[in-house]
Amino acid sequence: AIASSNNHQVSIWSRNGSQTLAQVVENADTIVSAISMKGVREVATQLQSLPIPPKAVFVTATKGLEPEYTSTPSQIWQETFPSHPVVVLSGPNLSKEIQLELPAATVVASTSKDAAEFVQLVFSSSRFRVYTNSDPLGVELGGTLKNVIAIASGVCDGLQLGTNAKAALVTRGLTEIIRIGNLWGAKTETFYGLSGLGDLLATCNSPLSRNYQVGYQMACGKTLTEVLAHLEGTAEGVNTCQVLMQRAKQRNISMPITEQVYRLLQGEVTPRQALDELMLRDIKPEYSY
Ligand SMILES: NC(=O)C1=CN([C@@H]2O[C@H](COP(=O)(O)OP(=O)(O)OC[C@H]3O[C@@H](n4cnc5c(N)ncnc54)[C@H](OP(=O)(O)O)[C@@H]3O)[C@@H](O)[C@H]2O)C=CC1
Ligand SMILES: O=C(CO)COP(=O)(O)O
Repeated sequence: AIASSNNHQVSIWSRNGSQTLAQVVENADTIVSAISMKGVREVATQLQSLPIPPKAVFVTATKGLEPEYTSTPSQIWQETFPSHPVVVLSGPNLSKEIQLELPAATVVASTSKDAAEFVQLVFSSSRFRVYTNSDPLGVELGGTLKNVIAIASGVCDGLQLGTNAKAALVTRGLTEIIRIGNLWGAKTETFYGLSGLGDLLATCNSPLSRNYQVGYQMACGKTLTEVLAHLEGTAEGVNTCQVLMQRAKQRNISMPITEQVYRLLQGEVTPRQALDELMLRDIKPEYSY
């Protein structure tokens, strides 16, 4: 809607829609992917066989990680289209609020400054403030990894643990995100920006977040299967948590909150047991990264 009101001609494709993928990308200068993680590689591969305008910029809004290779969505797009610029769009952007035209800000990040500035113009409006950034990996990981902490925050609220507990959880969650994000190659300061801390705050504090809902409802006694059966849309954090644990183990990185979310999702611990495990860890200095 924002791109349309900025006088861009917008065509939308979905696998159940009437237009073909070839039709919508035929003359596109910008190709935006907002599909859930499980469909990214499949759609990128489908697009690879189509004639894409040589100057088209790819924009990815997906917040997830590929299970097998731990690739991020932008890495998949860049690998599939090496000669095209790829821009990551991510921030505290709960879609229901954007639809209501409530004010929001986001980040468009790319190694190509021109591409990021171009996409900034496409999506800027008086209700949607768009910042550019040159660390696409950091922006993408901020949006993706916070989903795991949002599940934990939902648990925290579902168990009615209070504001102090929530503040501790979100802050220590950010420490975990920075610890693994740095090792991945992302910059620390990116995680303190809108796409990191900003999105973490939005998602960890809103019942509109699907990831938060997963944790909240599990803390209220539902099983993961029961929650997912009634959830509108995708809670990417469920898959991301598994991929993240795998990567943290391979690299020997301590991610205690992520580990407890993982064990909870696997049915190995109850929300209360996960809390006890976190509180009874060895005491230590605040900074150890
Ligand atoms: N960048 C940002 O600021 C934000 C990003 N997100 C992220 O955007 C992504 C989508 O979120 P959301 O729209 O809420 O999720 P939904 O689950 O509601 O929608 C997912 C969409 O992806 C499509 N899709 C999935 N697999 C395939 C496939 N194999 N081929 C074609 N299409 C496919 C679905 O199509 P169909 O309808 O046919 O099933 C559906 O339209 C998530 O990764 C989410 O984390 C969310 C909010 C903000
Ligand atoms: O990423 C989001 C808001 O920025 C959306 O969060 P959920 O995917 O948890 O609904």
